[in-house]
Amino acid sequence: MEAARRNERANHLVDLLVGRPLVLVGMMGAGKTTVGRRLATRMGRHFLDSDEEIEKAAQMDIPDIFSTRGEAEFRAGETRVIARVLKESDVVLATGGGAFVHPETRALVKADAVSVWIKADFDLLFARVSRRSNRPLLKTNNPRATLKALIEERYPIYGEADVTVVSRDVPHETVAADLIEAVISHLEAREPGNGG
Ligand SMILES: Nc1ncnc2c1ncn2[C@@H]1O[C@H](COP(=O)(O)OP(=O)(O)O)[C@@H](O)[C@H]1O
Ligand SMILES: O=C(O)C1=C[C@@H](OP(=O)(O)O)[C@@H](O)[C@H](O)C1
Ligand SMILES: [Mg+2]
Repeated sequence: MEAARRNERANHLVDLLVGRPLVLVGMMGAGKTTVGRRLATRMGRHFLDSDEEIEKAAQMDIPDIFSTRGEAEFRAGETRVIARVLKESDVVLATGGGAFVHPETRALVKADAVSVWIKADFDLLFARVSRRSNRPLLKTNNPRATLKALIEERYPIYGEADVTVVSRDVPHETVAADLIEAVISHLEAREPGNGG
């Protein structure tokens, strides 16, 4: 898609959102952080990543938070950070993979934002998360089995997001463009008076 048309579509999406946050959910490695940043630039919105916000608040990286404070405390921090970010309009928020699975956090997102599941299959996710060792939940004897189990548990919950976009093995730009079109279609179908 040429640049002018791309900007026009991104601006149309911004209009349809009328200030509501756009929130990305899905498994680790799906591309929430990478695609979210790009999307925010295209939309002229502020980009926030819940993991980054938690790291700033705790002054520790994610593996250290998990090892010194435990997952329960991490999840509580995640809910707090996301509640705060959702008060802002005009943001794109990339969540950590477990955020939307947490019922309280999911309820906040469902109430205040338009949510998008970036869906990717096992092979794609495993290839991506294997490149880095910054995901404490996969530090098990059998990370493949752990990732499989997490997918089984979480896919049905991610399916509660407003929109689903499949991340294929294509450049971030293409995923961002697919996402913009999918959210536009969703909003135009639900709110046809809004310029659709
Ligand atoms: N569309 C894509 N094509 C190629 N690599 C990607 C794509 N999306 C994400 N990645 C890579 O996969 C890894 C995980 O992406 P990230 O954005 O951190 O995912 P998440 O935030 O969902 O865990 C990163 O190294 C990123 O560069
Ligand atoms: O899936 C999860 O429970 C987690 C995903 C990570 O974020 P990404 O999805 O951005 O990798 C991070 O929040 C933490 O390691 C826990
Ligand atoms: Mg991320």
